[in-house]
Amino acid sequence: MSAKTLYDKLWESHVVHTEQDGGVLLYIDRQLLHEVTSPQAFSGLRAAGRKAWRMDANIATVDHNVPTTDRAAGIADATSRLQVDTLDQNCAEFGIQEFGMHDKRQGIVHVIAPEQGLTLPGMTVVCGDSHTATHGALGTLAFGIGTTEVEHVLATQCLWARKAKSMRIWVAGKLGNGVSAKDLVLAIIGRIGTAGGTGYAIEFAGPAVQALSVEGRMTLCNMAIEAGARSGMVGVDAVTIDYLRGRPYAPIGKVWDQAVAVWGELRSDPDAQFDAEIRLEATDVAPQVTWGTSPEMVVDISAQVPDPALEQDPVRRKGWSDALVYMDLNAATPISSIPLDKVFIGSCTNARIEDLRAAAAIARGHHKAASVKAVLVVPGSGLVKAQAEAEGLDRIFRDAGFEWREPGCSMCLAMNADRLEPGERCASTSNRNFEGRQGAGGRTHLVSPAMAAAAAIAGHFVDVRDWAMH
Ligand SMILES: CC(C)[C@H](C(=O)O)[C@@H](O)C(=O)O
Ligand code: SF4
Repeated sequence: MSAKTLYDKLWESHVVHTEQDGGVLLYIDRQLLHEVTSPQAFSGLRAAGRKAWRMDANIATVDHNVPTTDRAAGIADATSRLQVDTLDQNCAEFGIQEFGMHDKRQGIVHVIAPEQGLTLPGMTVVCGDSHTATHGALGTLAFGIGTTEVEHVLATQCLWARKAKSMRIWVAGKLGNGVSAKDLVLAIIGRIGTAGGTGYAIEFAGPAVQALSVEGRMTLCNMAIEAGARSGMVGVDAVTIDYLRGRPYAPIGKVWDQAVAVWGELRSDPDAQFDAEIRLEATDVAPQVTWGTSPEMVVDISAQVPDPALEQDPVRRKGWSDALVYMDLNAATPISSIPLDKVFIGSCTNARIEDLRAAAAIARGHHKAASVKAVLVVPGSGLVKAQAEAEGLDRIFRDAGFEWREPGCSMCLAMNADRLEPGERCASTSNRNFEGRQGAGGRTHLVSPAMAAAAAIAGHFVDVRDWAMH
């Protein structure tokens, strides 16, 4: 038997039917739904007189449009309210379980599914959302789909798909103190570019990846899409199993034991061949800060804003110059001198408990700079929020002048009331720094939670590895 990659194993175990042209009907074990990309899917089912084929394989929550302040007051914005109400009604009508706005298990869809044990190794996981790649951290094949496909999965629990090529990103060594999974994935994207993973399913592997917690692995896989790949994944090991034990929807008793035995096989065989291999040294990775309008426009904290004149490729040179204009930055400006107006600590990339702990460890005993207008801390779920409060992290943030909010996507993409005003500059732990992403005219710098907290306190970017001196 030939050696297989993790991707091969996950793919092959879900093939229902193969067409002559190579198109494959894949079985989908779990579909996650949120309010933005599901309304037309439900309307389509209704119009065709169809039901959801396997109700308990689907789970829904509201995240993009929910307010992060006073929820008892309801949703002020009419469009947001309609989207949230529509999901509630659709779930009630089609018999799908939903963690609604007032449920303590509500949160960002990619945070709550792993947290609940709804994402389990060996599954195929889909959602009408590009950051579905996150779930690959648990040894799943997870990818984002469009609304028509959401309807197809609701109706049949299957999906037409084509197998991608395989890429392994091997990270040797160990990340330094103060350097996180976020810095690693930004450094990877800086190296391979936002199209570097296009057409591939990426497996992250090597000692530095194995040393990460499951939450860190989720941060890595979350941003596989920003490297152009629809899925990212990490093989199952003892860390994965420990993370899942005792989660509400994880199996128990004898079934758990059987599952663990099967899950243990979910990693690439030692001699498996990949279509592309990339290798990085973890010790070379420094805290990262993006300076432009694409996640690949990223440098080390000790660097300067790059000079487009030094870029040979004319298309890239133009992209860099345009980005500098939008970001209102000059070439050769030291990254550490860039002042911030706002800071956002949240999103499906970095709003889990370990992210909040990392931010709190920096903020403890300090206060935000007077020049920073607002620092939003938005936990990824109601349970992350409760855990953070049990550990007193909310106190640390409030004492530092940070705002402690209710869970949701929030200022990651400004679909709710949390947004940047035109021209405002933000240090953000989210995953996209596109023009207008956090509000029209807003300027986004992507960083890790520790780097965001440090920037909030200093008023400009600082190297968290020097933080002990503060
Ligand atoms: C709203 C949704 C379709 C979108 C996505 O697919 O990623 C959003 O979550 C984002 O991060 O831009
Ligand atoms: S937190 Fe941001 S990236 Fe994640 S699902 Fe929400 S909007 Fe998309």
